[in-house]
Amino acid sequence: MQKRQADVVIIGAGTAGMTAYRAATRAGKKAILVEGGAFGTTCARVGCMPSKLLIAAADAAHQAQHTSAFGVHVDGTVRIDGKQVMQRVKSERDRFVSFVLSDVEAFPADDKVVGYAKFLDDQTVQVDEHTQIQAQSFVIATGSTSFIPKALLAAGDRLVINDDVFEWEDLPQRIVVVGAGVIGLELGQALSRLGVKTTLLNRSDTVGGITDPEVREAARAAFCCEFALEANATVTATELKDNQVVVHYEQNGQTHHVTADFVLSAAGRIPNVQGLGLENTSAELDEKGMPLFDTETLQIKNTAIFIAGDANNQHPILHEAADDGYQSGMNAAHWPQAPVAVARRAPMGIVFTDPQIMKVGCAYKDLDLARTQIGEVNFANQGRARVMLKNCGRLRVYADKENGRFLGAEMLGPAAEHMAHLLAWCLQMELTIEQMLAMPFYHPVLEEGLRTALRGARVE
Ligand SMILES: Cc1cc2nc3c(=O)[nH]c(=O)nc-3n(C[C@H](O)[C@H](O)[C@H](O)COP(=O)(O)OP(=O)(O)OC[C@H]3O[C@@H](n4cnc5c(N)ncnc54)[C@H](O)[C@@H]3O)c2cc1C
Ligand SMILES: NC(=O)c1ccc[n+]([C@@H]2O[C@H](COP(=O)([O-])OP(=O)(O)OC[C@H]3O[C@@H](n4cnc5c(N)ncnc54)[C@H](O)[C@@H]3O)[C@@H](O)[C@H]2O)c1
Repeated sequence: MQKRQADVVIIGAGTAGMTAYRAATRAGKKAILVEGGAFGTTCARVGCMPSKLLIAAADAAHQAQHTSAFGVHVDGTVRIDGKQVMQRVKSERDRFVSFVLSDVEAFPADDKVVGYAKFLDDQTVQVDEHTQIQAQSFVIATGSTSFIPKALLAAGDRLVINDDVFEWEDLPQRIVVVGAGVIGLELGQALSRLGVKTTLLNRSDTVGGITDPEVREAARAAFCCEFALEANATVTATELKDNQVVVHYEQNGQTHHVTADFVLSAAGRIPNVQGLGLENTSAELDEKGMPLFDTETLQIKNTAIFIAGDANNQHPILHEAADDGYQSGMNAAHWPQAPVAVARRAPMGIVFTDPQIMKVGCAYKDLDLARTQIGEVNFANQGRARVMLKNCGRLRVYADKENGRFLGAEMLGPAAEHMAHLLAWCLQMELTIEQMLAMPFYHPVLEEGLRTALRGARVE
């Protein structure tokens, strides 16, 4: 067993871990980065980037098939070559991974240890069976893993998660996606647009994490006409039959089944904290084995251990993982100085469906409706949206009735990723609806729709 010493040990070389490593070393500390799986990050290998590559192919197919309303006719059929689609997804994905790998390559060899880390006590981790490292402080940045409902386990090798999709050589003919959250909707719609017969089952009536009932209805209406989107559908069992999977589910008291090549579990993700030996430290664990931590500084209570990125399950998206990683690395480097809170940006989330979904600031479900003024726009008749035949969706903007401050928004509609940025920037600047309306709006643009919604949220 090799015995080593460091100031800071970082467990997990994803986005949060690599950012923590850079912060700690820039602070002049000896840091060791431990990685159990493949270097390259979830984002680049099996997350943000390959999913957006698949979506880009799906959008190309969809656009090619929907030109006739403009009087533009594609004579002949639009042919989707599944092998070529997957080949581009994988080769571009590999390119993104290679950039991360060159960053990792540039870290000194002495700072990297390969293997799974486990705490022996508050000051020591053991990596596999080969290395023990003692340090002053630690950052857990171990990411998350797909949650798989028990009823899916009987599907055997017909059960897949997002990681598997991005390894496919070709597209399947039929798929059942379990979960209409962010991953299920993004991948489900993309596969459907690429010609895969798709059934999406969700145990509740939520869609893409939207909490505003009017926006949710708009989303349901938009997606239901493209693929089977079954709400309140509880998967009860799966079975293998003739090399296919049969998924049994219950919906409104009725039993149903659907047969497909694969069932994709997109039912949420769970933080990777099991197997870390946290029970050997002074950390207090909840019933799921999750350590209790300060949600602002990310310090695990009673310890010199910080928990960043998807591993802490607070804001499981990329830029938040990077922010968590930076502050955890700094806090670990400056231990035992009092840790500093992560500087949080205005909250936002984007789902890369078509139409896109976005949420900024306070979600509808968390509003005090008695003191909220709501403004909205329906994109069905919005000028520029109609011009482009993207006239589908709803934006709802929330303002504080007492002081006119912008509180948040939820939207399904065209260019939601850009609206989300505009609105998140306004939120972070603590603008009122009046100050937002004093900004320029060009003509004819989708942002005129935003102006309509803002006018409705104006407090008289
Ligand atoms: C399909 C998909 C699409 C996504 N799309 C988006 C998107 O469009 N936009 C967005 O903002 N976010 C997106 N996300 C979320 C985003 O990818 C994550 O929030 C982010 O990658 C989390 O980074 P992380 O550093 O916390 O974890 P990771 O990058 O997962 O890093 C964790 C690392 O820890 C290692 N590890 C685990 N346990 C141990 C151990 N005991 N010892 C040593 N190493 C260990 C793992 O091997 C891994 O390399 C997506 C996620 C998925 C799955
Ligand atoms: N565009 C992005 O930013 C992006 C893209 C993909 C993933 N992500 C991140 O990854 C995280 C995980 O995504 P996700 O889609 O797996 O989780 P999620 O929490 O967004 O959605 C899970 C969905 O599965 C449903 N569900 C849970 N158990 C079920 C069951 N047994 N049967 C049927 N439905 C069930 C839930 O009701 C929910 O709708 C997201 O929270 C997000 O932070 C972000």
